[in-house]
Amino acid sequence: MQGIVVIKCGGSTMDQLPDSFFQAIAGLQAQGQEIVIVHGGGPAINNMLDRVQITPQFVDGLRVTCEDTLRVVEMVLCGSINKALVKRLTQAGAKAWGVSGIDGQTLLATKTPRPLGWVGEIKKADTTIPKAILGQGYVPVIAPLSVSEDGAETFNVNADVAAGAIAAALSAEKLIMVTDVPGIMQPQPDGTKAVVPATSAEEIQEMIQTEVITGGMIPKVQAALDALGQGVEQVVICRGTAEDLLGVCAGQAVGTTVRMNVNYVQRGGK
Ligand SMILES: Nc1ncnc2c1ncn2[C@@H]1O[C@H](COP(=O)(O)OP(=O)(O)O)[C@@H](O)[C@H]1O
Ligand SMILES: CC(=O)N[C@@H](CCC(=O)OP(=O)(O)O)C(=O)O
Repeated sequence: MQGIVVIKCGGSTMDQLPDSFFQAIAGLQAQGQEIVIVHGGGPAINNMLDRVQITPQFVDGLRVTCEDTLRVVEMVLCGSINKALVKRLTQAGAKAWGVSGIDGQTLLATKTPRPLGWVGEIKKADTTIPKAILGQGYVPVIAPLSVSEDGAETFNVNADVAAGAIAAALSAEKLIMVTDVPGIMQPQPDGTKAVVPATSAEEIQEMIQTEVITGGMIPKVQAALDALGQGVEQVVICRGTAEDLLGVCAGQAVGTTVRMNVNYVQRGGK
């Protein structure tokens, strides 16, 4: 593989990520693969909000972010989670460098007009810092906080949206969205649920309308489609295991591959 691989680590699976997952990243890095990590941390934010007696509130998978919530989000994502990931990567033998979207205005945003409080809409992902970190031989580990153009305001951004914007700005070859489910799940006639191996924008719209896709999966699929629309070659939603990660990197059919349309065949026939 030649191009950059962006891995989005979801908060849903953060505590379950095995050492072998981080060792796989270290192995890829040792082979010269450029990797960028963007992380979430929704459940850890909820835990901390609970401790300070703020009730979490979400609209379409996005956190309604009052000023006190924003402080907690920044503390948990830039502080605890970002550093915990850097430490796990370091322990696994990778070189990792943690930053947030505020640093170097990597994620430049404006306040959303939606009634969500201090949530940002990304206007520009600046790749200067991620590229500089990659250039030094480190894995950039990016927390999804964003900043206003004048540098005065901080905004909360969904981590899937942040990962999609960064992958697009880096013209990444792959965006791998690691989560707590093996892909997009769909009910089957026998009442069980099965992973959808590949899906398109049209099918995704239908699955949102019929409430097959709900909650945190909504920003994930929307970010996946946005990234594809902006030139990212492949987006896969899969589990946080070494097996899935290495499988996707090797071009195997793992999890759900998101496509712009059903007839769209990605380069290399993947
Ligand atoms: N069709 C679907 N297939 C799989 N998961 C879905 C679907 N619709 C909603 N979800 C939910 O999306 C969750 C993953 O999103 P989220 O909790 O935001 O994870 P992360 O923290 O990894 O971004 C799953 O655990 C599941 O509860
Ligand atoms: C605006 C918004 O929703 N921000 C998210 C940022 C973290 C995130 O997205 O974490 P996951 O990847 O674990 O979902 C939040 O506050 O939870």
